[in-house]
Amino acid sequence: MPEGFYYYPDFISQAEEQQLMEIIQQIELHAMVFHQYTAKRKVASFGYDYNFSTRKITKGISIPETFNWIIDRVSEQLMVSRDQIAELLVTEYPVGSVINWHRDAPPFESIAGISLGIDCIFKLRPYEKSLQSRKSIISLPVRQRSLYIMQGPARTDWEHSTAPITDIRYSITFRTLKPG
Ligand SMILES: O=C(O)CCC(=O)C(=O)O
Ligand SMILES: [Fe+2]
Repeated sequence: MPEGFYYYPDFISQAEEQQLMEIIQQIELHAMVFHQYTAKRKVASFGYDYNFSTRKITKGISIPETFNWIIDRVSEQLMVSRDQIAELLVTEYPVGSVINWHRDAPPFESIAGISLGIDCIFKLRPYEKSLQSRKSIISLPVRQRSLYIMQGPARTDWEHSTAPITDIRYSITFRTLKPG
């Protein structure tokens, strides 16, 4: 496992997973649009939002208070105060969809992700092209109700992606901001 990657199976209970799914049902998700292309996944971003065109973050819609309890739990695990969770991103992955290889946007520091609905294969590989090979890919199952954290090298020296899924999956991504 890359340094700075942490994984916690059963981070939330089944009842809490259900509760989060119900909160998500109340939220309006929209297609993720990049420069020229629309991804299959749908998202809703709260708090600070990264704009891929301007490469800057802006303060968007406040994080709904219904997420307070889970923010408390995640911030405790990250050992930060709850108001350091600058962004909460809800993502819906339809059957067969993925997130392609990427590193999260530069203004963010720590990344934490909760998986809902179905297990998925999370993949990591070195960011540096010369270090990439078939053998350098690490594939790990991230179970529904689990939490993963990416900090330090796992965040900066590695990129990540997810494998196609056989049923709808939701993830909630929590991000802190780099100082300054
Ligand atoms: O679905 C996931 O857990 C991965 C999400 C992700 O990598 C991202 O939104 O940057
Ligand atoms: Fe990511």
